Amino acid sequence: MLETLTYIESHGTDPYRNLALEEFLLFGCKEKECILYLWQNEKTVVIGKNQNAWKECRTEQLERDGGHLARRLSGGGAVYHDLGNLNFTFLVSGEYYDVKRQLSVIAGALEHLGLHIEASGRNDLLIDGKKFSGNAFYRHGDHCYHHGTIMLDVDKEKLGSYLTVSREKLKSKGVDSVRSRVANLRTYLPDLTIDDLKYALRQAFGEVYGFPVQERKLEDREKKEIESRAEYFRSWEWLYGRKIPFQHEITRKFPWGEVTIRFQVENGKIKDAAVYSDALKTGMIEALPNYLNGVRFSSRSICIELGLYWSEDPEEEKMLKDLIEWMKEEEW
Ligand SMILES: Nc1ncnc2c1ncn2[C@@H]1O[C@H](COP(=O)(O)OC(=O)CCCC[C@@H]2CCSS2)[C@@H](O)[C@H]1O
Repeated sequence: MLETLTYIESHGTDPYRNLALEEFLLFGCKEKECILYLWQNEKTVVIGKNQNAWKECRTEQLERDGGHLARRLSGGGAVYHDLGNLNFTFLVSGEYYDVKRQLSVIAGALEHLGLHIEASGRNDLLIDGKKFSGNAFYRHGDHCYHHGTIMLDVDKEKLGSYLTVSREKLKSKGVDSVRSRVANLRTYLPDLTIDDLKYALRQAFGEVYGFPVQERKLEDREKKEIESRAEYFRSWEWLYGRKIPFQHEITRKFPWGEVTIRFQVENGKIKDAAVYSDALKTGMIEALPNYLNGVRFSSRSICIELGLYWSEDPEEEKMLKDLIEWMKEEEW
């Protein structure tokens, strides 16, 4: 029998810290304890553990707008969070892990608020046939979690724009997201607030499991530990540098000829760049792969790298300038 029900909220909106807190709770969860953790992220795209960041998210645009890219431990697809979205996580040992029961907390809370929802065949929760919650799962030894989103009042335009990437020429291993029609709960209950939702979830948690819920607050010592883990979630290596090899091809016509570059990317860096061109001047084109190999796969990094080179030949110097301008227009 479970003995403890713990409720904890995050009071910050930094996605990396919130993911670190989630991991901290996972490993600290006792054998007969079930934790309900509620949290919100400011403007963030959260991709699954095995996803390709460039394929799933317009990372450049997101970062330019002051948003964040985050990668979680669980699998599945890419979702968008802002302060109109509430995340829940159930953390529990394998013995008491029960997705149906966990979902009945969400359904019960929303039922109390006057909303009827249903589970889809996949990992989504639907209202009126539209998705308002995406769920994902993680297990490490006997430590398990089940987490999901709840869209209350998410900016759907931004959601669509950050998650819509046209990369026909990006061939990648890794998991693809499954696009759905989404809905905000506020469409159905215009006065609903995040606080209402939190309250209802906490109540339903106690009701479904059948005993009182204890609220937990973090100690300063714990916050320090979480902060150091947050650095890992924030790191380039975790976000971009994971071993998901892929190939990306781009082409552009210039007055002096057409250029195609095929990048082979591994661990987030260009492992091999093949450059094809019908330009008459071939020197710089032939040298390009050497310039690019080993550089981080980011159009901005390539700009910086190309900016280091020059040519005595004015025509080649012009070609280099054009290539740099091209990279400035690319967004990856
Ligand atoms: N916030 C949010 N909530 C629900 N659905 C969303 C959201 N953002 C985008 N989407 C839709 O889901 C698909 C991707 O669906 P797909 O099924 O591919 O992925 C998921 O659902 C993953 C859920 C992860 C939940 C974690 C909980 C805490 S941290 S993130 C996307 O293309 C949109 O159509």
